[in-house]
Formats: sequence, C-alpha cells, structure tokens
Amino acid sequence: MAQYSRISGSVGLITLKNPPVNALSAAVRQGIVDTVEKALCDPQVKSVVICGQDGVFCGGADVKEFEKSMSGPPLIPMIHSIECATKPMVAAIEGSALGGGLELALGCHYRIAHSKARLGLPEVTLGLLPAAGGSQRLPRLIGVPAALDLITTGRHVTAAEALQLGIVDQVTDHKTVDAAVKFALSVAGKPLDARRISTYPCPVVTDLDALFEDVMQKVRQSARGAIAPIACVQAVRAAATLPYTRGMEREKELMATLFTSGQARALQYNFFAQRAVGKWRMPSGARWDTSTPRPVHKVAVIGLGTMGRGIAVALAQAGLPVVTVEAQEKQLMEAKRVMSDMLKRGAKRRGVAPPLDKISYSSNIQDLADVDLVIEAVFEDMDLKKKVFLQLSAVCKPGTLLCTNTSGLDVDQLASQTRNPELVVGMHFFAPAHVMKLLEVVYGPRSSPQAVATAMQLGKKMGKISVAVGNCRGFVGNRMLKLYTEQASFLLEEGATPDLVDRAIEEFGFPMGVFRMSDLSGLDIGWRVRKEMKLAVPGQSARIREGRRYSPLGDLLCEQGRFGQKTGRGWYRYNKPGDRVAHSDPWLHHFLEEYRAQHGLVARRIDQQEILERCLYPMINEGFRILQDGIAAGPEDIDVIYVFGYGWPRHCGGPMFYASMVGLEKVLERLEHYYQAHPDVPYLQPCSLLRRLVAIGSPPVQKWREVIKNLHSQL
Ligand SMILES: CCCCCCCCCCCCC[C@H](O)CC(=O)SCCNC(=O)CCNC(=O)[C@H](O)C(C)(C)COP(=O)(O)OP(=O)(O)OC[C@H]1O[C@@H](n2cnc3c(N)ncnc32)[C@H](O)[C@@H]1OP(=O)(O)O
Repeated sequence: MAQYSRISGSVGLITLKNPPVNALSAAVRQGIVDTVEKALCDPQVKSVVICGQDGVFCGGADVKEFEKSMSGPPLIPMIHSIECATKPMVAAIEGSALGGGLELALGCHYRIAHSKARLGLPEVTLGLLPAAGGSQRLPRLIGVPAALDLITTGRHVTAAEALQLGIVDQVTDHKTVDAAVKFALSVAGKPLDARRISTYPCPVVTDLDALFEDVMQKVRQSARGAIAPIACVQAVRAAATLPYTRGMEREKELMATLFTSGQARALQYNFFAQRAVGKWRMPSGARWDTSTPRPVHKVAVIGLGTMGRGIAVALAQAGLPVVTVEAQEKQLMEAKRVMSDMLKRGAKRRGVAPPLDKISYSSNIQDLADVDLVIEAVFEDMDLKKKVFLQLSAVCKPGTLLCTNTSGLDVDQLASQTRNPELVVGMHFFAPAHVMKLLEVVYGPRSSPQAVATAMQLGKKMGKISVAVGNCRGFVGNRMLKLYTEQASFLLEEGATPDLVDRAIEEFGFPMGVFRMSDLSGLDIGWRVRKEMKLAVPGQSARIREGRRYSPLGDLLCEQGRFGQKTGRGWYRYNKPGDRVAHSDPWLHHFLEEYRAQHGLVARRIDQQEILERCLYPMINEGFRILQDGIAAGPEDIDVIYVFGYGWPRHCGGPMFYASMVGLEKVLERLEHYYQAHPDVPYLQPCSLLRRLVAIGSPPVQKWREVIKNLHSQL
C-alpha cells in the first residue's frame, strides 16, 4: 500500500504504508508503481518525495514473501522506472532504510535523511545479496571498497556516516518530509542525467585484482562456510568490471543461487526466531504481552569475579546505576581497576564518555538495601549461593528481584532460601558478559511472570537477546552441551584425536572445536562439578559409572594439572600458560594410546561424518527432550541460544532447524543406529517427540509448537 497526495502545490508525496516497517510487500510495490505513475502524469507535480509512514522509511523486501511464490510487480523494474523518471524523485529517510528500502532510495535522484536514521544493505545476514540493483548502484555511488564493506558485513550506518560516504545528500534534525519537500521544490526542473546512479562509471580502483583477492580471502575466513558473503563480493566485482546491464544480470544470477539455498532459509528462520523469543510464554500460560515488568532504577551485582565484572560493566553501559559488592577488599580493588579499564575501552570504541560514575564499589552487603534488582554472581557453589540468597533476602527491601547468574544450578533451591521465592529467577550470562549477546532467563516453578518479565526487559535494555527457559540442570544450553562434550571424549577413546574432532566441528562452522573450547574455558570447571557429583573420583579410571558409560579422560588430564590454556597444557599444548595458540601434543596422543591399551580399546578410523553425527545428533535429541519437558517453549528458543551463546553457525539455523534440514527421519535412524552400538549411553535413545514428529510426516520446524502443545495436552 502506498498513499498519494500533493503538497506545497507542486510536490507529489508518496507514503509507504505497511506497518511496522513498511516492508516492500506485493501490495506496497503495486502501490508504488501506481502512485509514481499518478505523480508523473500529474502536470501540476514538478517533483516527487517518497517517504514511509510512522517514522520508518522502509525495512526492505518483505522476507515473509520469500517462502511463497512471488506475485505483484517486481522490484527491479519498479526501481528502474523511478530512476528513469523525468521529474526529480527524492527519498525522505526516517528510521530505517534497509535492503530493498535503501535500494529504492538509491533509485531516487536525491536522498534526505533524518539524523537518527540508519541505512544499510543487510541482505547478507539473510543469506542473500542486495539484488534490486543495490550491489550495482552502491559501488558506483560510494566506490568499491566502501560498498564491499557495507554489502559483505550488512552493517547499518548512521545518517552522519551515510552523508560522509555520499549515500545521502542532506541530513536533517527536523521533520524529514518537510526538509525533503523543501529540497524537492528547489530541484524541480533541474536536469537529472547526472543523478541516475546506474549511469555512473564505477570509481576506478588501482589494482582491482589485489583488492578483490584480499577481500575474498578475508570473507572466506570469517564466513566459515557461509555462501552469501562470497556471492556479495562477486556481485560487487561485477559492478566494478562490467557495464551496468551486465552487472545486473550477474546480480540476478548470483541471487538465484542464494535465494533457494538452505543457508538463506536458515538465516531467515533465525531472523524471525530472534524476534519470536521475545514473545515468551511459561507453561502456566503466563506470557510476554500479559505480564508487566517491575520498574528497575538501581541494580546490584554481588561477587566480582570474571562474570560479575562483565555483568556490572554491561549494566553500566546500558545506563543503569550499579552497586557492586565483593567481600574481599583486595579482589574489590582489583575488580575496580579492571572494570574501569573495560568501561574506558568500551567508551573509546563507541566514541562516548566512559560511564565510570554509574558503578559504586562496596564490601558491605548492607549497601544493597535500596536496589530494585540484584544479580548474584558469586562462585558456582550451591552452599555459597544459598548463604548469599539468605543474606540478600534479609537485607534487600521488599519487592527486590533476586537473580542468580548460574550456568546450571537449581534456581528453585535458591528461591527457597528467600522470603519471596516468586521474585527469584536465574540470569545465565555468557562469558565475557559485556560482549556476549545471549542471556538465558531461568524461571523456577515459583517464579512469578512479573519477575520473568522484569529480567527479560533488563536483558533487552542491556542489548542482550534474552530467552526465557525452565529450570533444570544446565538449563537449555549447558544441558545439551554436556552430551556434545561427552561424545567428543568417547570419540577419543575410540580412536580420534582432539585435532581430528575439532577440525570436523570447525569445518561445520563452529568458531572453535570442542577441545579447543574446553582448553579456553578450563578443564577444571567441569572436573569440580563432576567431583561434587561424586562422578569423578581421583585415581579412578573406570569407564562405567552409575550404570552408564563414562569417559574419565578429562578427569585424568586434570589430575596431571592440565587445565587448558591457563596452565599451558590441556587437550593441546601451548607455548606458555595463558597462550592462545593450540599445538597438537604428542604427549596427549601417547597418553590416549596408553589409555586405550589399558582398557583394551582398539583404535579405529573415525570419519568426519561420524564425528558430526556423534557430537551433534545427541544434542539435537536432547533438544527434543527439552521441548517435550516444556523447558523451552519452541525450537526457536533452542536455536537462538545455540547461535548466540555457543557459536552454532548461523547459516545452519541452530540445532533444531539443522535437524529439520537434514531430515528428521535421518536423525532418528542415525540415533537408533548409535544407540544400538552404544546401549550404555541412554541419551542416544531417540526421544518420543522426535519419533512422533517423524510419524506424522516430519512437519517443518515452524509447526513443531503445535505438535508439542498437543503432546502436552494429552499428558
Ligand atoms: C528461482 C529463484 C529466483 C530467484 C530470484 C528472486 C528474486 C527476488 C527479488 C528480490 C529482490 C531483492 C530485494 C532486496 O535486496 C532483498 C531485501 O530487502 S531482504 C530484507 C532486507 N532487510 C532487512 O534485513 C531488515 C530487517 N529488519 C530489521 O532489521 C528490523 O526489523 C528494523 C527494520 C531495523 C526494525 O527494527 P525494530 O524496530 O527493532 O523492529 P523488529 O525487528 O522487532 O521488527 C518488527 C516486526 O517487523 C518484522 N519485519 C522487520 N523487517 C521485516 C522484513 N524486511 N520483512 C518482513 N518482516 C519484517 C519483524 O519480523 C517484526 O515482526 P513481529 O515480530 O512483530 O511479528
């Protein structure tokens, strides 16, 4: 839909109307075609302004339409006819001009932006390229290097940067449409030949081959198997080397391969999944749109280890006053120094003043009497956390929300220490907490919807993608991760090496393999938990514990003081403690051989396919159990957690989406196969939800919620 009116006597005003982001649906495209024609045929009209309603120019093509067969006028000729118009066309950009929205603006002869507007070609993040002329017009307008940067990263630029780059002609702090109309009046009747970007030659680049080789290498390195960034580079190369019409053909050709790819489907699924997790619901029926968060004006963080420091910094960066409490004076002083540096570095990056005054430091828990919300981030020890919750419950004013930053401990046990268990939730941050985007908000059986709503809103304010999940050991992320790491150890017992397993995982697209990751986070953390659970017993190497297969490999390494990077030895060897470059370690290979000999295990050749299936399918199976248990409300929650918290390659959608792409029948068949081969690993047994989905014909992932709902209503 687009509305046409005439203002200031001679300016035709076209307003895109498709809330919330004025996406270019078939109806909007039809509206634009019709209203442009009207404006061009109206003899009173000397120039035209195109704007979007409600302060948003246009969020691009309507991504929901990509799943259906396309109807309505196509974008490319529509934009072409705007560029060919004989009356000046001016884009009035407020809010966002993204993807097809910016391409539409590039088809106009002039662009006026509000100072708060954001512009960009983020198609690459959806597995696509700017295929309505964006890959051909932008390099012609701003040069090849700048266009490559914007198109391959998909980053949004501010109006100020857009002006500097030459994407927009004017930036205004006032009403954008008024400024655009004034501008349109001033250019009426002026020649337009020099304003049609498609006619520009691409600015010459010295040593084009070297530039593209360099960019392609960088993109291949950071893309980790994603195809869209590579196609984006190829499209820009076409702009730099071919006439416009041939460049457009190349753009179309490249888009055709991306458009139907699994990666594009995965990335678009993930785009909507990120938005779906904000619409949380609890098994009780409480939901995001019926639960009002409590106001949070002042926050506290208790415990200033690595996690507490990161959380406090993220809170201060979000503009919240934070009281931090650390019982040990020495640790408090050290934390203050490190956190001030973190705030200064962050502020420098963002070009703002460091919010040092937002954080106050104390060693006295009594200083938390007036805060609205506390995040406890002391050592991961249930007894210690219980003690802290007991104290907090006595010190804090009534109504204070008490949150625990735990990676898997029982939130309900902590709630039971307090006067108001309904005000207790888990906030599981990921390290480094001021950088990582993910937050698991964990509700216990007694957490109130209001407490969940408050934690979710705080997460949003901190710039996190927050996912509400139920309370169980490890919540969603770590519950699934446990099986992944355990399977990786089993593979070592059977003949693999850390390098072999990590290579397979990294080629799949994870930034780091399972053993490299374990060395980075420290083997001792899991060891301590296993010792607490009485699973790990020093000096013991039995391979069956509590009636099921157990790999003591990690425990045995810890007994040798091999804790990973921090000790310079772990699954790999490092040149010195704290070093980050992992080297294959002959000692470890010898250790594995001895271990296998001791247990009568014969090493066999393990291929990449088996490594992936053994590491990923049990996780996926556990994901189905998590859905079945109602710990996560839908597959989107699990997938968002894995993409943003655990490095699951975004172009594979997330573990549950990946399962649907592989085919649920295949996942089921392989799990059955592995369970038969390893009956002492109970979690390999396929979960009944997976069986059920296969039995009803493997519906697409978007339909699983319905199946789960029916399953729960039958129980
Ligand atoms: C054989 C095969 C032949 C192949 C040839 C096919 C040729 C096809 C030709 C296509 C031509 C290509 C055109 C173009 O190059 C492609 C594109 O434009 S792709 C889209 C690019 N745009 C984006 O990526 C922007 C995405 N949106 C955002 O970043 C943000 O939404 C925003 C605009 C910055 C606004 O942010 P917020 O205010 O925070 O709001 P939300 O993000 O929560 O969004 C609100 C609401 O809107 C929905 N939504 C947003 N953008 C779109 C969109 N582009 N399409 C559809 N829906 C969109 C979002 O999901 C939210 O929905 P809700 O959750 O409320 O239901």
